Amino acid sequence: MIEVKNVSHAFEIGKKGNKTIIPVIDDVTFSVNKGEIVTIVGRSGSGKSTLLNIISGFIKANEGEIWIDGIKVSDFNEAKFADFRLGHLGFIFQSFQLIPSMTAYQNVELPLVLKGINEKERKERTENTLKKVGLYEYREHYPSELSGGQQQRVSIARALIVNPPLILADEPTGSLDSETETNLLEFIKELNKELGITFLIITHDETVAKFGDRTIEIADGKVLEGSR
Ligand SMILES: Nc1ncnc2c1ncn2[C@@H]1O[C@H](COP(=O)(O)OP(=O)(O)OP(=O)(O)O)[C@@H](O)[C@H]1O
Repeated sequence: MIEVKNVSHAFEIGKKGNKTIIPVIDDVTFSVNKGEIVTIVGRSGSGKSTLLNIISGFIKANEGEIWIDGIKVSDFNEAKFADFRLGHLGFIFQSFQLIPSMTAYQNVELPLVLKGINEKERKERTENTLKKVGLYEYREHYPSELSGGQQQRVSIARALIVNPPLILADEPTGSLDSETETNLLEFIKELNKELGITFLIITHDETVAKFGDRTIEIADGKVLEGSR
């Protein structure tokens, strides 16, 4: 499902004449199979978010290749990657990243609006997806009128609505209490089993790391031997 091949990346900071190069990802190679739940762990600053941003095309790596679902995406330009994301990738973030001025319904519907899908189909799919995450009754609520766990479910619904084969998550339970975290992890497992969605999840949390099928450990931008 995902193949990361010899990916390296360094950020350049500072102005002309006084530039500093910060190497962040160093020759990383690993793969994630279809239907797996894989977690990425590592200390703060080890390069986890950068790696996820490279896989999802928000950062173009200096070196290496990324393949998703048999497609070499590392050659895509920005527009092509944006289009690819709308059809193939769902995202879940620690801070939910919902639009505060939109209701739960509108937040979930948004990817379909961006894809140019007609209103009748949008309504049917948005309502079904809200039902799937158990939030149909809350569809007219704004994010500020929902609990953390409910907001995370809205963000999962927004990720699910394009039927992505792969969901990428950056600390998805980081803002949730332990009971809500357990419920969310069970829900992720259900989606994985029932819909066959592959998950790649960054986490600091041992419970989340243990819940995955496999863990990839990153230290100083490298994958630790034996964790592939
Ligand atoms: N846009 C950027 N420009 C310059 N340096 C950056 C940029 N983004 C990240 N870095 C640096 O890259 C390193 C890795 O950051 P990254 O966010 O990938 O780590 P992380 O493992 O996800 O950390 P955390 O667990 O704290 O979120 C850090 O030293 C960070 O300062």
